[in-house]
Amino acid sequence: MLVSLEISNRDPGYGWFLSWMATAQRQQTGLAARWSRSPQLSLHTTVQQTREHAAPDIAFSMVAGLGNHYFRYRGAWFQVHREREVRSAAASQGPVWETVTLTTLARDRELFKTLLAEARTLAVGSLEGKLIIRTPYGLEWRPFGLPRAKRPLSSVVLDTGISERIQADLSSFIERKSWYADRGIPYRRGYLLHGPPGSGKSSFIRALAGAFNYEICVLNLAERGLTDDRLNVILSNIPERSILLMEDVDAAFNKRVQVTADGYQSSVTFSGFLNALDGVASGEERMLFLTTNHIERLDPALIRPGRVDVVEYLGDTSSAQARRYFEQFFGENAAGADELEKAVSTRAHAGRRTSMAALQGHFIRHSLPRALDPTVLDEIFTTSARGSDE
Ligand SMILES: Nc1ncnc2c1ncn2[C@@H]1O[C@H](COP(=O)(O)OP(=O)(O)OP(=O)(O)O)[C@@H](O)[C@H]1O
Repeated sequence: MLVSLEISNRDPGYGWFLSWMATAQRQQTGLAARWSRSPQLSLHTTVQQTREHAAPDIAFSMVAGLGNHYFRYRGAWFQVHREREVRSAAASQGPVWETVTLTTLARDRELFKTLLAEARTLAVGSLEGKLIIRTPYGLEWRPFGLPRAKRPLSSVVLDTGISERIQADLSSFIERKSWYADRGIPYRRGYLLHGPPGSGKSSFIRALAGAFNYEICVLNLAERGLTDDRLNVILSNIPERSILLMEDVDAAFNKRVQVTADGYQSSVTFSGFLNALDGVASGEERMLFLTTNHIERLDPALIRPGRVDVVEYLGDTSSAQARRYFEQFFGENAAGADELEKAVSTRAHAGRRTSMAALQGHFIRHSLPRALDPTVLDEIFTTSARGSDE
């Protein structure tokens, strides 16, 4: 008696299994030696961004191509049948439909679980220390770009207490799943980070997701082809352990209509979006992060409690922040932290401000002691009122 297990390419197990076979082949195990003699091979290229701004690491491997392959695993024989089908619905939504079917003797069926667990461990291990960002593709969320190296949370320096407050809130939310379920409260939490450009809103959310081992699903409502109906489906398809992120949300909603720079008007309506946000089946976890430079432009309906529960302001660089960032950049023992703290504080009292992004650029351009030279430092401070385009 034979048993078969079908895995479609919609299931994460599909990629895990093919990579597992490829890895076994690279390691020249007995298993690989056998299956890699199959006549049908296909190329699988993995690209990983291990360091920001550095060239990605690229690896090629041969994975099982379409057709039949055979291998022996823990004493049992397996047949692998990989096939591709272009279904009309799937084709219009993007990816082709593929399946691999594993077949073995009924008495060895338990090995399916062992094998897939091994494949999963391998896949998860290879993403250790990486952050995955996804965007909608058809009706699902696909990785966007390469897995990126995680940014340490401590490298994003926020004003005193902000980072700790958000981390504590998120931890307590994650731990209280059954508390929400017992009370029939939808298991959702919304966070809004607002403040001037370059204050670290995006960087902080990415670092936070990495620290909590979450992925990020970035939603852009102005995306072509996005309709209320499609939005409903993709918001109910958010992968587990993901944060839903919408950046510059004021641009998306201030007129309750989405218009891109080139005049394209999205068909997502404001009420459609709110319905999609609220409609996610209760019991399912949903963490929403919104960012904006202009909280005053947001519709109160969007940021009412239940949709947005935590609001934090990330402002211009405070003297305490400048000091901590200086110590992080030049080392705790570098002379000049007091001087910089005082310089930022004096300028702030005179109505002059700078962003953390500008301070980062300043520290990159100038080493010590030049970075502390008052004239050079003055270059990153401004007194201008914030423009409407911020
Ligand atoms: N608080 C911070 N700590 C450390 N680096 C920061 C901080 N804020 C900004 N930066 C640096 O400045 C750059 C821009 O930051 P980021 O995109 O996170 O700002 P933002 O607030 O999201 O801006 P915007 O509102 O324009 O989207 C990044 O390279 C980041 O490393």
